[in-house]
Amino acid sequence: NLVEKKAGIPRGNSGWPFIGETLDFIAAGYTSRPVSFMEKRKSKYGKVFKTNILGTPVIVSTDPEVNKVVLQNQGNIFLPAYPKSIKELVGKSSILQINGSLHRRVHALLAGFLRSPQLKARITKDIETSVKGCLASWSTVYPNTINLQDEVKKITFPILVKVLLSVDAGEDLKVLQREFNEFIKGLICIPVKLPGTTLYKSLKAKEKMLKIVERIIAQKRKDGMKKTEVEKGPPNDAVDVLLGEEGNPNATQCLPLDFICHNMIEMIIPGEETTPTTITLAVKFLTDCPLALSNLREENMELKKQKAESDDEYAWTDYMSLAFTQNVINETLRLANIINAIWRKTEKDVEIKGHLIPRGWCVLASLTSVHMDEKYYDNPYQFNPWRWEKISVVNNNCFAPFGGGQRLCPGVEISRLEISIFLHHLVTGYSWVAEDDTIVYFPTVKMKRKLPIRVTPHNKLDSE
Ligand code: HEM
Repeated sequence: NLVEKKAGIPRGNSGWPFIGETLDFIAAGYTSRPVSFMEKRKSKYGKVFKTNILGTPVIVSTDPEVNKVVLQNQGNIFLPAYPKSIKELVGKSSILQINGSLHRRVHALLAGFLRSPQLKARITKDIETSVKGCLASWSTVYPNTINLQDEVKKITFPILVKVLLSVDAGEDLKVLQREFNEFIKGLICIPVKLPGTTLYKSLKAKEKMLKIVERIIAQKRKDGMKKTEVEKGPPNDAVDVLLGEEGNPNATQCLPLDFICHNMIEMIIPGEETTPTTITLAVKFLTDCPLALSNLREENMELKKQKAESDDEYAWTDYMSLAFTQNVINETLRLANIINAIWRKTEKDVEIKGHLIPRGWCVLASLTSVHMDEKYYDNPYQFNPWRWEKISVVNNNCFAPFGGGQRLCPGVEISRLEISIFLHHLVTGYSWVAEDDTIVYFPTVKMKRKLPIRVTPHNKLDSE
């Protein structure tokens, strides 16, 4: 095609009319190598190719340098592109959809808070209490199994809601959790909003959550107004951070209350499934790699012993400074590919590395293709935490489980801390036996049977 050659649109195949290559794309998603869709085309057309999936023309990039440019998004050329049902549910003012200077401001406020050492120091105790409580309760169902993928959410969901809204255990937490489970059912569904449809029920669940969130935020605002800046102290949660703009003389405009309420619910979406799935897959990979488990246990036992001898409490930095543990987490994130790709849409013609991405087309920056490319990772399908002894995670275009650039995940540190604390208490206090299970990749990564495991405390093993 002459026009495309001149314009430099990457080579590729647009497939059948209407459905394009969607069926191939989905079929690959159901296999144990979802990346085979990309691999097949990459070997035929090169690292960047065109296709047509899910009703839209798409440029797929499996090239880490191209991905980096897309994610950095200088000049706000690439806008987030979500399926219609997600757009409907999260709304236009969500951090997931806003752009430009408002996005930069909100992202910076939230990321700054979520990455702050003060928050990590404070939340460490809550995570520890929650992890220890859950592990103890799982071991009491012995000899029966628990479904790890579901049970871990009992740790991560309350922590997430605490970080966002300072909600503690109680009725509000229960209702938020229940309604959120209903809400997310509509994220991937047929986008019809009639009574009885999934999307309709999902929007109703969001309304119920909104009522609670509005009440909590109104109360916090009222309490805050009674206090001086000094009395207020540092922010306790994400709401405080966004409300804080009210008293900030440098802020050009306060963020509307409605905006804050909606965003608190919408922030639960990327935070809720991702961390528990990573924890579940870490346990799965460790079950299948006894040598890694034994190294991990040894490193964590050493820390536990030190803490017992000195009678000191754990600091968040203790957990995060265990080198092998961090390597296990890196390797889990690389191999699990919880977020397999990032979708964007261009508003004008853009050229990257000689490839033209025409206005109105989608770009799919495939993270999985890079994570599973043997050019960057030897034996990419093997769980090998030791490989990270020689690879740096800083400024590494070939490792982007949390995305990058303007929309780099603001939860990156908090989720790493949660995973580290969980692994520490699991391997130093318990042993487990996991039943056979397999990873499924479509539409999202999870364990087919939710990873049933039987957990036994070490002291019980000692006395047997
Ligand atoms: C292992 C756990 C997690 C993984 C793998 C992960 C991954 C990602 C990725 C790849 C993105 C970029 C999306 C894009 O560029 O469009 C992202 C964005 C985001 N994540 Fe996470 N995430 C995790 C945990 C969390 C947690 C715990 C929170 C909440 C505290 C969170 C909140 C967010 C938000 C709000 C965004 C949107 C940022 C923006 O568009 O500016 N994530 N995450």
